[in-house]
Amino acid sequence: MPVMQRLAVIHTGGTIASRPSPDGRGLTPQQAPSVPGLPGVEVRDFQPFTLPSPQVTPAHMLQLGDLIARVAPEHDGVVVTHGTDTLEETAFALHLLLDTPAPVVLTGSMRHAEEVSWDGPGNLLDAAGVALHARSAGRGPLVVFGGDIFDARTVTKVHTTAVDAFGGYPGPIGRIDREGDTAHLKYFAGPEPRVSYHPPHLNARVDILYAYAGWRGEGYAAARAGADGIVIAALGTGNLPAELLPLIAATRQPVVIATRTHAGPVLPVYGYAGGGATLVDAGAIPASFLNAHKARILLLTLLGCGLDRGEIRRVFTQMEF
Ligand SMILES: NC(=O)C[C@H](N)C(=O)O
Repeated sequence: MPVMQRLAVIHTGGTIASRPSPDGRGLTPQQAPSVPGLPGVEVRDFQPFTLPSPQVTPAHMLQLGDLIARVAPEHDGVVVTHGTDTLEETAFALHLLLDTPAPVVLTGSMRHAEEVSWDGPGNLLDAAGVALHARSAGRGPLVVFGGDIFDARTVTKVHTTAVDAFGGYPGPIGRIDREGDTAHLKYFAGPEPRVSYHPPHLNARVDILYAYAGWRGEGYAAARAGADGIVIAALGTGNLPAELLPLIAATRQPVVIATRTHAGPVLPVYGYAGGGATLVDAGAIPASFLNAHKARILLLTLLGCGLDRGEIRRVFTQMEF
């Protein structure tokens, strides 16, 4: 008798679980999708919550991480279905939280089950194929969409409606394609050593501010007064208007500088007032390659672990994530 592989499928909602609501008021998550037939695979379903992903919070991410850590040892792979809007935040939170050897793969859909272009079954099948593949182990949680396999640190939603909704610099780390019943899976590089974190909570308040031409720091005072940390989606390599420099210098909480540009690192290059080098001299922490909302997830995690500003700076600058 061939040995059955065991797959856990954790449903959390999103368009992949949505249909038009009976009151005609638009799509709502209603029913978890079933995984298309997988010969030789025993599927166990879990449904910790059913939410549109704009309603998913860091507390849900922690809950999901705990559930995966519990079920992963009894399975060969784990698939998580999730709404696409905040999928990358959950994927990155799980990347930070989990050290399970079983592959964990997130997916979703852009079209719902009653549309002719329903992309749920294909994405689920691909995600299952990736999660059950030996070469997927040790890579941290992955995102599979449209056959592309993405690293949780770099994947981002790049289109509001297209079926190929995910991308992100420098692009997919692998690809799954089907030829009849055979899946072809290819990774373009090997796994790397990983660091994981075990925060007791993700309850800190971290605000994100978005920089623009002519910003004089509107909104900054409120963030400084109420937040445990601030992330700024800054300009280019991490620069800001000059007015922000004294505000950042006077802030005792960690201030992380990400970029609103869609690719590339934050680097302290410029020495004019508000240039990245002056912000770092004033105590700001460059976010490396993380976008602002992922930098926020990392900051929440590190604050939850009780790290101080110096330790937080080290994690971001040494890329211990
Ligand atoms: N395609 C989707 O899943 C979008 C949906 N608004 C969600 O994130 O829940």
